[in-house]
Amino acid sequence: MTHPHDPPGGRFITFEGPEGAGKTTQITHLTRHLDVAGVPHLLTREPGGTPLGTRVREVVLDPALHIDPLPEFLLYSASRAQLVQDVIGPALARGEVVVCDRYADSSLAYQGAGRGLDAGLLRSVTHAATGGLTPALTVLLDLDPRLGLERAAARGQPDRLEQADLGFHDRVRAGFLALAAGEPDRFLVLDATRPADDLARTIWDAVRARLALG
Ligand SMILES: Nc1ncnc2c1ncn2[C@@H]1O[C@H](COP(=O)(O)OP(=O)(O)OP(=O)(O)O)[C@@H](O)[C@H]1O
Ligand SMILES: Cc1cn([C@H]2C[C@H](O)[C@@H](COP(=O)(O)O)O2)c(=O)[nH]c1=O
Repeated sequence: MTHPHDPPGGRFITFEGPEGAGKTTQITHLTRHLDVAGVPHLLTREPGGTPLGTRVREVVLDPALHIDPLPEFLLYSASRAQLVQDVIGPALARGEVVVCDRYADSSLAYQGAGRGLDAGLLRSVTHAATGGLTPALTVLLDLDPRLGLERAAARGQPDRLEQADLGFHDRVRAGFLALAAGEPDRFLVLDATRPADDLARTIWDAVRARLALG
């Protein structure tokens, strides 16, 4: 049940982490818990979740393309703006829990810490794209990128981001951890080498507590 004074992002949950950290696996567990508990929810992802986002995803992950850091960030931001406007905002307004696989923290970690774009620029464009919508809870699955990239490689050919060098992926991981250290109330940082079922229980406990789901 939502309250008229709940903040707009009060039921907004995001999952973040380096490549192959287990976001998809944990989101599947969480949505199953929400189903069983009868909590109305919407699952979406970035980039993606809208016709524009799906096209942006094809472009940004295409290993055949060279994309400079600024246009890369603007592409992710375009997908994000459309997703907030058309999907996330309306679902939150209906009182649903929204679970999103990656959101603005990925831009701060990948395009900021990873590519070296200015954090002030990233934050101001992100604010324009999202109207300042911030998650109530961000689950950060933390993992050494060497292990994450190995996990991802087992799935098939690496995409454009997965092909970047290890130095880039180490900076991304450090960027996520720095964001979490700066906002300890929003972030739940978990060791992604823990067994998947064990992580799923911890996440469900946190979601119930944070969203007062009972
Ligand atoms: N806790 C875990 N322990 C060991 N392996 C795991 C764990 N969680 C997920 N995996 C495996 O790691 C691989 C990547 O998992 P998953 O697709 O859930 O990650 P992801 O964060 O969504 O990846 P990406 O961001 O690269 O799409 C899969 O093969 C999955 O089975
Ligand atoms: C939202 C967002 C994502 N990225 C990167 C992170 C991943 O390498 C891909 C998305 O693929 P996944 O299978 O969904 O993890 O895009 C980014 O660099 N910046 C962003 O804002």
